[in-house]
Amino acid sequence: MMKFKSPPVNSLSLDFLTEFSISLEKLENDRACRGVIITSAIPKIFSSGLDITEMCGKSVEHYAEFWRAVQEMWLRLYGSNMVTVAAVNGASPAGGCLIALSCDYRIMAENPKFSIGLNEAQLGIVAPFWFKDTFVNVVGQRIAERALQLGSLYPAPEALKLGLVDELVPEEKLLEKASAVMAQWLALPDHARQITKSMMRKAVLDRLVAHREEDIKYFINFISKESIQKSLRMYMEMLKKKKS
Ligand SMILES: CCCCCCCCCCCC/C=C/CC(=O)SCCNC(=O)CCNC(=O)[C@H](O)C(C)(C)COP(=O)(O)OP(=O)(O)OC[C@H]1O[C@@H](n2cnc3c(N)ncnc32)[C@H](O)[C@@H]1OP(=O)(O)O
Repeated sequence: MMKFKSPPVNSLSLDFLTEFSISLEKLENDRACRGVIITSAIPKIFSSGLDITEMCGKSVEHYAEFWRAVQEMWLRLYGSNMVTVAAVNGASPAGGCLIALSCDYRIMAENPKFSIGLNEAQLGIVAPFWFKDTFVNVVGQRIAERALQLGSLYPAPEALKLGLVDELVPEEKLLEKASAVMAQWLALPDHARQITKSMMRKAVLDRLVAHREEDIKYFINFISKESIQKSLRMYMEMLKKKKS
């Protein structure tokens, strides 16, 4: 089990992403480990997505390093040979949703206050093609098209209806259920499951691997635009104001 614990909201900073990727690599190389449940140790929050402060007012070199770390995390998680189960125990916007989408199975606490989705458009930014591909592979083209354009965040019951998560359970049963699902998936021979998983995901993974440097350039070019920086600053201010 991997429990995110980066207060206050498990935002995916460069350090967080680096540590996450290293942990995944270690587990991947551990023959005794066949599966991982991903959840959060922070009440009400699974992950608030990419750390916006990493994308605001930093150098081009920093943006490149940060984006490479985001790519690395996704390549490791989406391409993992292990069984991956997301036990989503709180809000899961944008990059948080990407992590859940990259797992093999998603169980969410049935609290309608918890929402999940790729809300990038609401921030005035664009979900990269591999976020989009991962989303389409889970919910299909039509739902993804609408959800991505509107940057929709769905409360848990709606997320279930759309197939964005596979099931809802009472919060106190979340980990028990995740363990039961893990046991069910691990009952199959690894090699057959792994080859099948790779067959289903390979095209999407290969697309980023083939265009990784180009994707970093796109990111830097996009995020460095003054209009985008302004949108992000306004969004951060809005988050802070919401509190007071
Ligand atoms: C030609 C084609 C070109 C295409 C090119 C494309 C190139 C790529 C483009 C770029 C893509 C970038 C992709 C980004 C994906 C992301 O993940 S962006 C992040 C999106 N995240 C969010 O929108 C979530 C925002 N946060 C919230 O909604 C809430 O904080 C919460 C629901 C998670 C929790 O709410 P609550 O418990 O009420 O806590 P808060 O008081 O709101 O927050 C506490 C504290 O944390 C700060 N914070 C929250 N989220 C983030 C974050 N993501 N990053 C950094 N900081 C965050 C918040 O400001 C508070 O700070 P203070 O205590 O006020 O200091």
